[in-house]
Amino acid sequence: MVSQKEVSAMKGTKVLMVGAGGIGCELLKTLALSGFEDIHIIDMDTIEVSNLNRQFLFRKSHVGQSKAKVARDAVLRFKPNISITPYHANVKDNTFDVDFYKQFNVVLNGLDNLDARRHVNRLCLAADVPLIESGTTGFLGQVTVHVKGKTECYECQPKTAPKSYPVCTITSTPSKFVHCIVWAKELLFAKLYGDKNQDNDLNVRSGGASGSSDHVEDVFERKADEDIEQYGRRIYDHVFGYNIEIALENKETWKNRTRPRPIYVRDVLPDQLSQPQPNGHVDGSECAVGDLSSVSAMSSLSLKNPQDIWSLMENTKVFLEAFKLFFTKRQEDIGNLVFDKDDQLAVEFVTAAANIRASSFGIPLHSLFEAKGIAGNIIHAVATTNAIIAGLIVIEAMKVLQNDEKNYRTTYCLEHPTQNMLLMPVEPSEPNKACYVCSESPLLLEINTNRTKLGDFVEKIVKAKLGMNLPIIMHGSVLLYEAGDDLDDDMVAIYTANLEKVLSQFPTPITSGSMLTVEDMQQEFTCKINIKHREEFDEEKEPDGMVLSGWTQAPPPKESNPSNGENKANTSLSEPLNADSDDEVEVYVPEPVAKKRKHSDITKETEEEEEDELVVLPDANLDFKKKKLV
Ligand SMILES: Nc1ncnc2c1ncn2[C@@H]1O[C@H](COP(=O)(O)OP(=O)(O)OP(=O)(O)O)[C@@H](O)[C@H]1O
Ligand SMILES: [Zn+2]
Repeated sequence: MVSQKEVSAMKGTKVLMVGAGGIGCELLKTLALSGFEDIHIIDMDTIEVSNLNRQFLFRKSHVGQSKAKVARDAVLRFKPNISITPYHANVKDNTFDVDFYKQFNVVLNGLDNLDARRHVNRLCLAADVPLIESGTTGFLGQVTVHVKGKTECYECQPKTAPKSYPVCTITSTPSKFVHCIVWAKELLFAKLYGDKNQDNDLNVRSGGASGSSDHVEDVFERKADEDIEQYGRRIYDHVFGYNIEIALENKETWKNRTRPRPIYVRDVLPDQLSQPQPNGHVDGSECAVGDLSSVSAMSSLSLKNPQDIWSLMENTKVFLEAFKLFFTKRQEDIGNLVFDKDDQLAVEFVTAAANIRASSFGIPLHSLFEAKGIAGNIIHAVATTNAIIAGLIVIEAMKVLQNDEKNYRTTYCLEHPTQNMLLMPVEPSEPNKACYVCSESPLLLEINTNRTKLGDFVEKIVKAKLGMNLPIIMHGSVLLYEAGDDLDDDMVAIYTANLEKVLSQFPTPITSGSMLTVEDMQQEFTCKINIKHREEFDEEKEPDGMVLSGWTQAPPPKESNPSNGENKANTSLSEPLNADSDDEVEVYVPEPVAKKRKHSDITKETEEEEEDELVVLPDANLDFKKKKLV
């Protein structure tokens, strides 16, 4: 029951919702039915078929239309007298500046990525508007309240790094199917269809070119006299045959491991089968432009069930057919492709390549459905969790609107009841005094100032780590760099030249003890970075060649104090989720915040392997964190 006080809190209130996906659809419906009358929604996406199973405001006929607009229309049909303003746009667009945020009483996030969440967090801090964050993954979910100066901000706790694997496991010694998937999508797929100039750990030398010649032939390049079929078979033989033979030469590696088996096309496909057998779509003539599902090796080969585990022969056929289709029907994409789990042909190729590699290494093969899940870091979504989380967001929004500070709660939705509770409310933490975002605490950057260019600092730290869009970089009162569309040509030339300069070679050198000020005008966010020169970095563990720190964890939060009055002080989650929902029956868990709570009786499943750094499952900022309650 909504009390009179709550009704008046909602009247005249202006709410901004960001994200109209799995959580967003539920949230918009709940807001409207709870009595909110002025709701603005930002979502940059259009509706996909895969959204329909849980984003219940959308129907098949809406596929391709703006999520924000269709969600608005759907809700207005059952709640016609309220105002819903949709924006089909990226929340990072310049139009959504601090003044835009200032018109709202509260902002509610139903997003699926760290980047957008950080951006909204900063704008809410700058505009001094409360933010309610949310996330779900399968049965797990959480809602957190961020009120400037009162509770921690979204960035008060460092986020854990995405799951990564050592390069050598991926390139040479896979032992699990996921290693084969990472190899297939990060190395092989990226090499064949992505940016040719990227660093790649695939062996690109062919047998003939491995001599002393300075010129290294890249076997992944198509030869002038080669047709697509020959090209595909040559790549197959190179990566599954020749490269494995080369790897086997290193006897040390295989002393305590099962030796992989080189696989060549001729061993798998009898001659008459080595040509694909077209069927239906193979000439691509009826493919709709831009429809990623219309070009499919599976349909060419009459493979229907994505749950089937293909034989080595079938995987080989899918590999060669998908390869051919990319080069005949998707030429315009080649050179720019990044693996996308919604790209049918990409999933088929990666599944087949991972399975052939798995076969070589004696690892069990998987179906396309399973491979897609692993490649896309997919955890199946539970629509009910989204509904519960949306309800909790509205409950917290009402408290925030009434300034009911002492009752703000971070609430976790659990997978198994603990002490008979599936919803676990705990008091929010206070702002972290070491937070570089809300407390403006300086960061420390260890960097080789005699080797690193300003441009590397901008890309790897300012943009990638600090999530700034339009940075300005100052050293004392000297302006070193500024991004923006409104700069005159002279300034652009100076800044471009500066990006190429090594830090210690600026007229006022940047070296140990220097402090840089980095500012993002759009986010109205400034941060200070103390520089410490360091000569060497571990290439495997510190691949950026720089280490950013000084952003430490906050002291343990207050004892948990569930709002239902029971004493649950000894029950809490060790790590909240900061989940991303995603796709079909899918939800992502990204970047959980590391947070320690007293008396934790939650055991976290230990990762099976201690693995240090490298090839990152990138789709990510996503991190599978399974939690088990005992
Ligand atoms: N920068 C952004 N600006 C605006 N909307 C965003 C931004 N980033 C993410 N979103 C929106 O947040 C929503 C998150 O919803 P959800 O997690 O259910 O994913 P989804 O995109 O609907 O599913 P899938 O990724 O599987 O297609 C999406 O609708 C997405 O468009
Ligand atoms: Zn903070």
